[in-house]
Amino acid sequence: MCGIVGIVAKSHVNQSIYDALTILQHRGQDAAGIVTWHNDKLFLRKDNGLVSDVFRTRHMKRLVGHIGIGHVRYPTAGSSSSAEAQPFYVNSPYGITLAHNGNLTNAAEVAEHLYKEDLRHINTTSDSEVLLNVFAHEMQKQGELIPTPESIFKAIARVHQRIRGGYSVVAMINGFGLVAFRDPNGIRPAVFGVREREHGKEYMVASESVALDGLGFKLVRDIAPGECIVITKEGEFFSQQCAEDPKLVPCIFEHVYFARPDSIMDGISVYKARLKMGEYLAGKIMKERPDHDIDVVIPIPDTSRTSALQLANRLGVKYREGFMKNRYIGRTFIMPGQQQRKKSVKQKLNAIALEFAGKNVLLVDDSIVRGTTCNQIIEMAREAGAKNVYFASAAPEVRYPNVYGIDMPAVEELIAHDRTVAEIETAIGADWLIYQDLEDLQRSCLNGASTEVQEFDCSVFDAQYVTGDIDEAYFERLRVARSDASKSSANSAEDVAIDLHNDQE
Ligand SMILES: O=P(O)(O)OC[C@H]1O[C@H](OP(=O)(O)OP(=O)(O)O)[C@H](O)[C@@H]1O
Ligand SMILES: NC(=O)CC[C@H](N)C(=O)O
Ligand SMILES: [Mg+2]
Repeated sequence: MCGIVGIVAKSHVNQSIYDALTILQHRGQDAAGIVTWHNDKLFLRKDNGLVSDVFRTRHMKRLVGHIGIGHVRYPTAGSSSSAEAQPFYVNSPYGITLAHNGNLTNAAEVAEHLYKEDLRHINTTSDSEVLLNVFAHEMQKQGELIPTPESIFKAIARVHQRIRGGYSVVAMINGFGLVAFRDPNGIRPAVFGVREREHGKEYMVASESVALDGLGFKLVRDIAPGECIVITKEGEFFSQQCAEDPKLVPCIFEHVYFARPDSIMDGISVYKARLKMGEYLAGKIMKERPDHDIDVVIPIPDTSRTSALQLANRLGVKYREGFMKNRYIGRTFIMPGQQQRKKSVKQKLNAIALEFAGKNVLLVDDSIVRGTTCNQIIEMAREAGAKNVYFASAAPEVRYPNVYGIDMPAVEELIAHDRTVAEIETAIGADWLIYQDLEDLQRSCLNGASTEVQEFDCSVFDAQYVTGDIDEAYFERLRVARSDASKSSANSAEDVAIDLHNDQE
């Protein structure tokens, strides 16, 4: 679930893009990159690591220009090699760079077509490089020496026809300006905003509105599904619907886990949605366990805090921060390997024994995916002296792979796969376990929000894949390519992919 940003300003954008990427760091911890444009030249710096590690002062000084794009990466395709860090660059036509959040479901077929029909070579295993080359090829076909908004819209209409999956994209065309677009189902998020400056209006596109807030940009609106927006380097704004049959079906997992609570997505406040998740979950507990003996509600930091607090309020039970989080350890779920994820839970969270000793505790998490967190946390709660450990998940059972930009590729890795709730309860070692109902999760997000959303992509819960192209054969390919076991061998690809056009010093 990468983070993307693009800015067209009246002064140098390097620091603003850096700041925006640090705000979006929760969306990707593996790699980061920025490209800027100045005087007919592009300046790129990208590498593996957190934003604060990738950009040193010397890089920042070289990233000159009033327009640029940036990316933080959480790999969902290809390898974790630095050669697959984004933005990607292609020199023809014009010189285009691109940053992508999401995952293409037909990347393999499109890559083959690009090679055989369009005579384009893809050098990495990243689906984002495929996406960039489709865009570049379709721009080339417009045959204009200087691109225009019209030629870009036509090219994006072709991009929508050729690729499938989830994608929010920001691209920069050398000498022209910024282009941003969202997939025809609006699965992945993207917003834009403006900031008034002495010399005129400045524009920013980002994955989440929280990045706009942090930089003093005012949220204008979400990019619509299938829509493309173009901002020239002079600051002229154009937009057009480029998809044939657009429909808004955003990913519900953004509200469960990915997005920051202070973001507004498609008109929905993530914070309010999470509060509601806590309320609905409390309702279910009161219905199913009216005689519960919960002494204290304890969240599993960070993401579940908001819903756990409201759940405790509704139950009328004490809310306590029983786990302290080491603020220097990142999010464990988005780490690339199971070994690392497992090790990080204990490094990251520590129990305060007095909140557990002799008590019946209800632990609340936003979701249970592989079960890495809850398994260890329940053990820690028992070691800290809890009498009974109950567990509540603010999201329903995650039973199916995600194919649109969340790295949940192999069903065997999901703890709820092929298990009943009672079996999961035993597998994680809880005294009882309760999950949110899917209808209640959807209601939590829609409740009272002024939004055009009528349905969500809930595929990890219900196996309904909105792009209509997902079958058993696709799952099998995904499993072979992306399961934890295959990923460790794929990463040896680091040695073979050429890291093109990168300021590595
Ligand atoms: O069942 P699992 O495979 O462990 O995945 C689910 C857990 O991972 C996430 O936490 P994470 O540490 O990534 O981030 P957070 O600090 O934002 O909660 C999520 O909030 C759950 O706690
Ligand atoms: N999480 C994402 O959005 C990933 C983008 C892209 N598929 C990559 O792996 O780099
Ligand atoms: Mg968590």
